[in-house]
Amino acid sequence: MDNTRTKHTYAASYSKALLADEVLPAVALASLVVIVLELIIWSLKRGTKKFPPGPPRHVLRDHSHLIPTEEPWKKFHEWHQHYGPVISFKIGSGLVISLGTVKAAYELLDKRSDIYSGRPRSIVGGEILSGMNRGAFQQGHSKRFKNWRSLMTAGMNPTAAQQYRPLQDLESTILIRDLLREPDKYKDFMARYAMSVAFSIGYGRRIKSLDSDVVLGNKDAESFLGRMCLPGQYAVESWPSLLWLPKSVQWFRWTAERQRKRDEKFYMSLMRQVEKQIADGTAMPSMALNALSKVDQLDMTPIQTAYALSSPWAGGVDTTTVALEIVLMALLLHPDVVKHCQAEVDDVTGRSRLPTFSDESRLPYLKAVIKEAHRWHPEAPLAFAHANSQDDVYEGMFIPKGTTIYGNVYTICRDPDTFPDPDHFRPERFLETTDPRLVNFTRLFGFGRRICPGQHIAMASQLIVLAKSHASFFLLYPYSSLLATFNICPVKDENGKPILPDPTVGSTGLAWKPLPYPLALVSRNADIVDVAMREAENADEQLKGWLWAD
Ligand code: HEM
Repeated sequence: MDNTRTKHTYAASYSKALLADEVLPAVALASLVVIVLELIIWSLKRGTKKFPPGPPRHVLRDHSHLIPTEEPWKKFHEWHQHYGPVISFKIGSGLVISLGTVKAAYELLDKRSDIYSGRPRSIVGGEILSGMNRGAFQQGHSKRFKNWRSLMTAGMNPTAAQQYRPLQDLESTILIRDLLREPDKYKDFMARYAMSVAFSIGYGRRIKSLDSDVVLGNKDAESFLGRMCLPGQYAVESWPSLLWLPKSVQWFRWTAERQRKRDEKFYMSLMRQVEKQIADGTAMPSMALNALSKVDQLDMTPIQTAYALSSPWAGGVDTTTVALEIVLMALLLHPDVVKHCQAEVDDVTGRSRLPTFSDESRLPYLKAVIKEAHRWHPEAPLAFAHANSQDDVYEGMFIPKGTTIYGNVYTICRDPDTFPDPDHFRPERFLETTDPRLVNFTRLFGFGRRICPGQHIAMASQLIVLAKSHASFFLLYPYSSLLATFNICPVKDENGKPILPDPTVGSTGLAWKPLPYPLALVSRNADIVDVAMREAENADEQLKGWLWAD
C-alpha cells in the first residue's frame, strides 16, 4: 500500500516537474505571441481616430503600470484634473473611458443607455466561473439580460419594495437588541441584518446567525467571485487572445471550473427548497415565490433562474452593510448633525400619535444626511463598469464599440461646480437646491438601465435602521430606532482622548469601505432599553414564519 502511494506521489511530482520544465515555457511563449498580435491588431483598428484625452500613449505599453490596485479612482481623479471631464487610457488591448461630471455621465450612460448598458467582458468571473448566468455580467442588449432584469424589477421596484418593509422593520428591531447587548460587534450585527433582508427578499428565509450553513456556503461562492473579478488578477482579461491557446493549457480555467460546479449545486439547492415550500403552501413572499409561481412565462432555464434568485444576496449584503458603516462614521464625526437628526425624528414622531412609513417624507434632513454621507465617501467610487455596444461620438471624441466606461462617482461627487467645498460634510447642500439631479441624487446607485435594482430596498434599510419609529403599547409615546435609542459616541483612549476614524483612508478592492473604527453606542435611557427588549421578543415571534429548519 505504502509502495503504491509512493509510486503515485512520484508520478504526480514527475508530471508536475514536466509541466514546469517543458509545458510552461511553451505556454509563456505562445501567450507572448498572441499578446503582440493583439497589440498590432488594436493599433491598426485605432487608425487616426480622436479618442478622449488622457495620459500619453505608447504603442507597446498600456497604462496599467500607472494605476494603483488600491483606490485606482484617485489616479483617475488626478487625470481628470489634468485632461478634463472625459478621459481615456488603455488597459491591455482595451480602451477605458472615465466620465468625471454629472453632465457627461448623464448624457452618455443615462440618455444613451440603449447603447451604454453593456458590461466589459469578464472572462474568468463572468464566463468561466458563472457561465454568464449572473445577470450583473450580461450584455445590456441581450435577451437574457432583459429577462433577468425584468425579474429584478418585478421583485424590487418601488411598489414591490414596500412589501419588504415590515420585514426590514422587524429585522431592525432585532438589530437594536443585538446592539444593546453587544455594541462592540456593531459591524457583524449590521452585516447579519443586511444578509437577512437580502436573503428573505430572494428566498423568503431569514438569517438568524452569521454562522449558519447557508451563510458559509454563500461566503464561499462570493469570495471566489470577488477574487476572480479583481482587476489585474488574470492576464486573459486584458489579453483575451489567450483564449486561442488550447483549452487544456488555459491555466485560468482550472479553479474557476471546479468552483462553478459547487456554485451551481448550492444555488439549485436553495431554489429547490422554495419549490418544496410552494408545494407545501408554506412559502413566504419573495422573488423566488414570485418567479417560480409563473415559471412558464420566465423564459429562463432552471439554472439561470437559480442564479437570478441569488442576485439580491450577491448585490445587497456588503453594499448595505458598508452604507450603514459610512453613515455611522459620518454621524460619529459630526455630533451636531446627530442632534439635528434626533430633533427631526423626535419632532415627527412626537408624543401624540403613532408614526407610519409615510413619515419618510417628513424626514428631509435625515435623507439629506444619508445622501451626503455617500457623496462624501461613495462606497462604489467607480460604480460598476459599463461597455458600449456600438461605436459612438461624444463632443467630437470617438468611443469605439466595446470600450469600458466608468461613471466616475468619486470625481462626480467631488466636482466643485456641483458640490462646492466637496471635502466638507454638509447635508444642507441637498436641501438648498432645486436641481432635480441633486434633489434625487442617486449616482451612488449607478447609471441608466443598469442602475441598482435594489436601491429602494437599500434606502429603506438605511432610513428604517436609523430612524424607523416603533409603536409601543408600554410607552405613551413612540420611539424610533438607532438614533432614538443610542447616543453615538467615540471610544476614548487611556488618556481620555476620543479615538476618531480617519474618513480619508479605507480598505479597497472592488469597492471602498471605512477601516474598522471603534464606536460607543450608549443607550439614551433605561426605559428605552426595556421597551427595545420587549419589542424584539415580539419581533422574534412575528419572524418565525421566515425561518427554515437548517
Ligand atoms: C447602499 C447600498 C447599495 C449600493 C451603494 C449599491 C450600488 C450598486 C451599483 C453602483 C451598481 C452598479 C450599477 C451600474 O452598473 O451602473 C449596483 C448593481 C446592482 N445592485 Fe446594488 N447597491 C446597493 C444595494 C443593493 C441591494 C440592497 C440589492 C438587492 C437587494 C442590490 C442589488 C443589485 C444588483 C442585482 C445589481 C446588478 C444590476 C445590473 O447589473 O443590471 N443592490 N448596485
